[in-house]
Formats: sequence, C-alpha cells, structure tokens
Amino acid sequence: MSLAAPARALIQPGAEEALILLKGVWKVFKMPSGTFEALKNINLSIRAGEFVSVTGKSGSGKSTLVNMITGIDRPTRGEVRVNGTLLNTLSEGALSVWRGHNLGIVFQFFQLLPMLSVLENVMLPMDFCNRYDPAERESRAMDLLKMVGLEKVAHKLPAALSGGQQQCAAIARALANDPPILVADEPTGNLDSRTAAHVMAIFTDLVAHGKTLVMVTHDLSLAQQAHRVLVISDGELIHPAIVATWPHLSHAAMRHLNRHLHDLRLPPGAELPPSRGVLVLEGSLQPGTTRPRPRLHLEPLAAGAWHLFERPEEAGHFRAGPEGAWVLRWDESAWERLRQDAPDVVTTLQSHRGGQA
Ligand SMILES: Nc1ncnc2c1ncn2[C@@H]1O[C@H](COP(=O)(O)OP(=O)(O)OP(=O)(O)O)[C@@H](O)[C@H]1O
Repeated sequence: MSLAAPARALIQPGAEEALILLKGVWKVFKMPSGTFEALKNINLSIRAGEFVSVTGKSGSGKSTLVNMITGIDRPTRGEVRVNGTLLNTLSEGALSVWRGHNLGIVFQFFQLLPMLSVLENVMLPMDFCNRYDPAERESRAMDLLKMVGLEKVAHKLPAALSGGQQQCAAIARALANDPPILVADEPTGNLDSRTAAHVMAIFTDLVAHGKTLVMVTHDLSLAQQAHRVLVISDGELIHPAIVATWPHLSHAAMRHLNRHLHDLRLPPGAELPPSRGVLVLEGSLQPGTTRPRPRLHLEPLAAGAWHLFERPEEAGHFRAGPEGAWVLRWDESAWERLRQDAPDVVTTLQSHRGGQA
C-alpha cells in the first residue's frame, strides 16, 4: 500500500498561515432564563485564498461564528485575529473602518438601500471608506456591476431587480473596496437553484482570483463546492478530520466523536500507546517489528486511515513512520465514555472497523 501525502482536509492550517484565526472563542448570551453558550471553545484557522463553508442545523451557531469574524459581535472569551488585526481590542468606530477595508459582507436578504440606485449602492462603501478617488468611484462601481452581469440595470432601483440580480448587486457592493475577505451568510437562501448556481459561479471565480470566502449555508451540495466544509453543532466546531472521515454521520454523532477523540503527535519510530481506535491526520503508522505480530495482517495506516483495535495493547503493533505521525485516538476511558454517551455511534464504527477518508 502506498502512503498518501498528508490530506490537507484533515487538519486546519497552522496559526502562522492563518488569515482568519479564532483561538479559544466562547460566546455566551445572557438571557432572563439564564446563560446560553452559543459558541464553545472555537479554534479555527483559515488561510488566504481558501473557500470555506460553514454548515450546521438551525441554531447551531453559524451566524454567531461569522459575526465573530466580521466583528459584528464580540467573543465573551478568546481571541479573534483577522488579516493581522486583533478585533477584540478595537472600538466600535475603529471596527467599522477596519471592516470597510478588510471585509465584504453578503447577506441572505441582500440589504441594498431601497432609495438608492444599484450603482449608488455599490459606490456607497467607497464613499464611506474614502478608499478610491471620488472621480474613479462611479467607473469602478460600473466595472463591478459588469463583472456580475448587471451593467444594464445599474441605474434602476433595487426593487426593479429580481432576487438573484439583487444578490449579484450585493456581491458587487461587497467588493467595492477590494477587500481580501468575503463573508456570505446564507447568500443563496432566498434564491432558486439556477440563480444560486450563478451566485456560486461568481464566488468560485472570486476565489480563483485570490479572495478568501467564508460562506454559511444550509445546502450541503453548495457547501461541498468549498475547499473545506466546517460543521458546527450545538456551538462546537467539529474537527475537520471527523467531517472528512465520517461525512454521513449525523451532526450529533460527530459531536460525540469530537468530544472523545484526542490528538497525539508521535516522533518518528514512536510506538502508538494503548488505544481502542486511531485516525491518522498526518504522517503514517507502520506495523512495528519489535513485538510479535498479531494474527491479523496489518497494513500501514496513511493520512486519512482509521482503525479500531479489539484490545488496546494491539495499538502497540504500530509505530510512527519516518516522518512521524499526528493522530486522533481513543484511549480505553475515552472509548468507554463514547460507548456510554453514544452506543449507536460505537456500533456504526464497529460495523466498519476501519477505513480511509
Ligand atoms: N443575541 C442573542 N441573544 C440570545 N441568544 C442568541 C442571540 N443570538 C443568537 N442566539 C442564540 O444562539 C444560538 C445560535 O444562533 P445562530 O443565529 O448563530 O444560529 P445559526 O446556526 O446561524 O441558525 P440559523 O441557521 O437558524 O440562522 C441560537 O440558539 C440562538 O437562539
């Protein structure tokens, strides 16, 4: 069996590579009935040029998460760093100037100003940020409208446009100040599937030209067009390797796995400690030679491979390959907790015993 190159979808980019970085972010809402944890210890990194989709059930925390990235809302605890700026420390005024230069935001219901023409709507962010020379603004806005196919309706009011056209105008407006990052919250939620496909084609093209895109969507087929799908469930961000390895599990099942799998880095040649199961994130595990082989024939485990062990000691037949190994694993007690919390998930995993992302 040949060993695959590290599967990027299994791990997040390192903090040093991140254009968007959330570290230990919690959001707790205070309500008369008590407190509600909408985001629980989110650690997220997104590199420049990535297209990342955010999926999850209604109320799982998707909008709260993107509101952290846009600075529309602030974390209760933790750090949010976007394009080199620590958002936690900015005043409201500084945040809105920062947002104007760094982010374009696209909403589900377009939010164009109804009394301004489409062209004026697109010029508005340039006026607000004073980014381009006043003489240049109109032609720049027209170029952006051309790019999204709307030059013929530039002088109309938004109400005269279809929903799809209004969303394309909102995308042009989001691009007005040429921000490196676009954030779109359910941008196709109010569009039919043909129009949604057109909006997705515009997004894909923008990413191909270097924009970083974070898109919230309920639609799994649209989510999967991104480079990376983030799943959020009850305020928890599911480890990308769990999403990539067991994409068909329910989000609740993924959440159970997320809570009970722990990561471990092994230097080259190190023996895998007693474990009930392992998933290789990076590097490889090779069948060891120092212990007697078990009855079964063991294959190397490359990045993306997972395997369950009958007995924890069987894990010791594996050693990290020459490049080391970074794994998620269950030790005996984590596996027992998983069995107690989610017996159906254990049964599903046991029916396969292993596989490849
Ligand atoms: N300002 C607030 N005060 C109290 N609770 C809030 C507030 N904002 C959001 N919540 C709660 O936080 C949870 C997450 O909300 P959020 O809007 O992020 O979910 P979502 O995944 O975007 O949902 P949807 O897909 O329905 O838009 C929900 O239970 C919501 O009721």
